[in-house]
Amino acid sequence: MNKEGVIIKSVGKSYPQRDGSHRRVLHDIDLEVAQGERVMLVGASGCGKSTLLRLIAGLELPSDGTIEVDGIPVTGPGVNRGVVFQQSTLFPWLTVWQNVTFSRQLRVNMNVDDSQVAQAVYRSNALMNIMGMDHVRDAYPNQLSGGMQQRANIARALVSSPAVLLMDEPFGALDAQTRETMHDLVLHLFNAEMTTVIFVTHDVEEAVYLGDKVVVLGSNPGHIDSIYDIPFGHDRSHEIKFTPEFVSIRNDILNRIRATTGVRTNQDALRKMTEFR
Ligand SMILES: Nc1ncnc2c1ncn2[C@@H]1O[C@H](COP(=O)(O)OP(=O)(O)OP(=O)(O)O)[C@@H](O)[C@H]1O
Repeated sequence: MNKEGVIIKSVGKSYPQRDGSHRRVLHDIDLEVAQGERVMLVGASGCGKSTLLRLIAGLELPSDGTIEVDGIPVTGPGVNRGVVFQQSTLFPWLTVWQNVTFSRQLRVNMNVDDSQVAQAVYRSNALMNIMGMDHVRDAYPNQLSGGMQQRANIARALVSSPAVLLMDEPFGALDAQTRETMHDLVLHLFNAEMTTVIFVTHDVEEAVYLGDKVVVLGSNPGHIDSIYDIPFGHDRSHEIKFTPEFVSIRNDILNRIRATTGVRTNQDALRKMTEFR
């Protein structure tokens, strides 16, 4: 039987450099994400978080190792993976409703079946409703706030019931207040849908608040440094952020990230620089 969830085995990624050499960006990544689990990827800037997410999305292929989603090897993008980026990817010439139903519409067009059409419409309506988007259904993306655009991106990614939702700093460009609203909204949504989520963020508080697990990636090349289990269950509210347990896990993770980035000073370069001060 196919194992459900995402299985990443011995994955590495190298990019060619101008001088013909290859630079290793990810090395020997082993990670299993169970069905319904929410895994947050954190780590220093440039450690390879987005690269790993792109590999799972199938937007790029690994140089080594394999990735499977529900037992199916990832060989390119596919409908079993929904992706949400920091920048909105809505089509500006389509309304919110048309954007949300777009990918579903493509599939429905391929195998026309009345019950599928009805199901797609029902699911899209339910998603729009749960995400508080009924009133912007006929609006165009440029008429929406950043938070509302991200709601539409998330709804669009979820409408085809992907096996896993991949999110790359989806709230990174939003103000703090909107981000908090989005946190509660996605928690509600993930609970309702039992969504499997892999989520890249710089914000450790966001990672601890939304995740079941927080994976810290180390750098040069990117590798799994440590994994933290988050013991708060799925029914969370902002008050937990003030509990000693939350603060302690957040600080442990922040310290761990700092430890992976220890600033290595080139003493020679420093001396030369200060000579000409
Ligand atoms: N297409 C590419 N070609 C060459 N190098 C790349 C390519 N994509 C990413 N890299 C390099 O791989 C490394 C990891 O990049 P990546 O964007 O995955 O890191 P990140 O942890 O997501 O960074 P940030 O937190 O700043 O977004 C970086 O050094 C980046 O320059």
